[in-house]
Amino acid sequence: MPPDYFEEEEFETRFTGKTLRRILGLLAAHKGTVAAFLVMIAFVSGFDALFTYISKLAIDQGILKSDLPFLYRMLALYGGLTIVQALFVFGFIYTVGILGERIRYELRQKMFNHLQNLSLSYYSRTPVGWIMARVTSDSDRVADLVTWGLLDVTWAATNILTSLAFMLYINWRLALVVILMVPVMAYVATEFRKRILKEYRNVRKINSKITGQYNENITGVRVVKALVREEANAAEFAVLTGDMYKAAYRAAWLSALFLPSVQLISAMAVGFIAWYAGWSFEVAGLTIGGIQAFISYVTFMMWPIQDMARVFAELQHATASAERIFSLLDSVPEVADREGAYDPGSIRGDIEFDHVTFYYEDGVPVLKDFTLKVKQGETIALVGPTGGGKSTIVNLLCRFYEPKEGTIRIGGVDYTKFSLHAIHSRIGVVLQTPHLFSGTIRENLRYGKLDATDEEIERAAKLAGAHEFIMRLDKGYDEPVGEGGNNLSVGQKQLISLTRAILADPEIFVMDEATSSVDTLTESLIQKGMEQMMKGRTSFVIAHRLSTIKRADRILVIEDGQIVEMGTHAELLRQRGKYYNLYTRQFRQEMEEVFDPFGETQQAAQPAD
Ligand SMILES: Nc1ncnc2c1ncn2[C@@H]1O[C@H](COP(=O)(O)OP(=O)(O)OP(=O)(O)O)[C@@H](O)[C@H]1O
Repeated sequence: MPPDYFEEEEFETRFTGKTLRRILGLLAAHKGTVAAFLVMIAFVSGFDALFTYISKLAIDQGILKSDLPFLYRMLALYGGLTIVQALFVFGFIYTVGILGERIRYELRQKMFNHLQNLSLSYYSRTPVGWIMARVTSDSDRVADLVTWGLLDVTWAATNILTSLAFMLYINWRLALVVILMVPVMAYVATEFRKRILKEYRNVRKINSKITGQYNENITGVRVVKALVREEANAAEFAVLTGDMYKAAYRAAWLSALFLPSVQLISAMAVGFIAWYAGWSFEVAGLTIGGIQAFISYVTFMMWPIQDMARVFAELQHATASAERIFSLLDSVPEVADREGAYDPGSIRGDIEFDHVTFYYEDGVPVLKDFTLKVKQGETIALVGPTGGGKSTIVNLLCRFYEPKEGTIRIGGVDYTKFSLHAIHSRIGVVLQTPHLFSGTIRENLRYGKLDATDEEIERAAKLAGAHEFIMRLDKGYDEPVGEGGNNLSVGQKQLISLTRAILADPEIFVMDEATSSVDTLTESLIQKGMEQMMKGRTSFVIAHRLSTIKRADRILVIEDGQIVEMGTHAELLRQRGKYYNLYTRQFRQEMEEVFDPFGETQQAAQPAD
């Protein structure tokens, strides 16, 4: 789903002082830079007002009184200030550009570091798209607010204030009339901006739905055709594009109306000034230059007012973005080191689940009073129906989650006394569909041990049984794996992951066997690699293959978070209980052909008459 989708589904918050303070706090480390660009922008904007006043002086005292030296002095002053202003403009654009990038970088870095520390529970309840939108568009929006937004407001405020000051100086009565006009113009501009922004958000929202539908219909084109959904899909799509057209139409209509409206108000003000000035030219002595200056001030004041209105309209959305970023940064990892957590140097030893209860969601227990003792070096195979709790047992062992009740002990010590690093760095995990990162095979293998030499990597790959297939690839170890390892099969990914694990030389080994079909050659290679890994290590395998199950020291049948049967393959078959039923159904043929050529199990596997 495109990140925009989550973005646009988000709520909009009311602007709060607390969040604004926290947003401005992002600038705390850059006070000097902020002060520099604010001063520069204030000068640039002050100069604009000054230019108009210089023109007034040039007209009144230079042109009308034919004082050429004065006129030249004014022109020289104007020219000189223009150069200074150009330097300041360069300065603030450069400074703000750099500062914006810096804030964006810091926000993303903070979020990334924090995301690395968050527990799996955070990821299971937070959609990836939501997180991506925080890291991309939200950080952009907040960085823009504290740089360009702040700059626009400063520029506009200085511009309006200096213009008003000059107007008060030229003719205070007329200036007061203009002051009355400012809030009217500000109100109209803010209302327009808010509505335009809302319509454009609508357009984007519908657009992300359209992209989503395109995506689903293209990737699922076979299903669409098989179910003859073409017409129904086209009708749904037409509704969406219709909505999009209406929203875009409203946005275009409002945008078109905006500028002429503001211009009309400012023209009315100019008209009033011309009328009043014509009268006071004779009565109150307003000069021609003064009238021209007033008209310029009023006409140019339109832009800063508009700019301010835009920033204020965007402020609400930027605050909502910031709140979402802060909510991410404030989320506390559920699994974290306890005070005094230590590294025992090794986590070899017996493992014990002592009356462990666990749930992901309150009131939906997955493991209930689960007790299990595993001897150092034992191989445990976990089997059972889907959703029974096998992965949960393994997740708890790896301390990706912690028991809600009860204790898990490693070598007789409650494992929450150990640091997370001590545990994670000594457990090797091979997932069902291991994740590979874009890059070469070698880079992916090195992920298990960053300082591994090429020789070490090759030795580990040979032990894992991955070397042969890697050498068959065009570039061998330097073959790119594609995004997420797409260029490799699931079995090959498991071989890579096994090699990683062998390189890391863990003390406990955990594997979730691939369920999807793996060709016979790769399967036997995976078996070989697993054997290597299991040697002398306590191992837990969520087993889907008979060869693994038969080799395990103990098989645990897990159902509804309970161990319903436990024993060796032969013992469990003899019991003719759940395991017997599960595997006679699932593996009967395989059992007959591969593992029981003399027909003993076949007899045992025959349901009793
Ligand atoms: N992150 C999660 N959040 C909420 N519930 C979860 C989460 N992970 C698993 N569950 C639930 O916990 C129960 C046990 O799931 P678990 O993945 O441990 O079973 P499993 O035996 O490994 O299943 P499978 O063989 O399909 O992998 C299921 O009901 C599942 O829906």
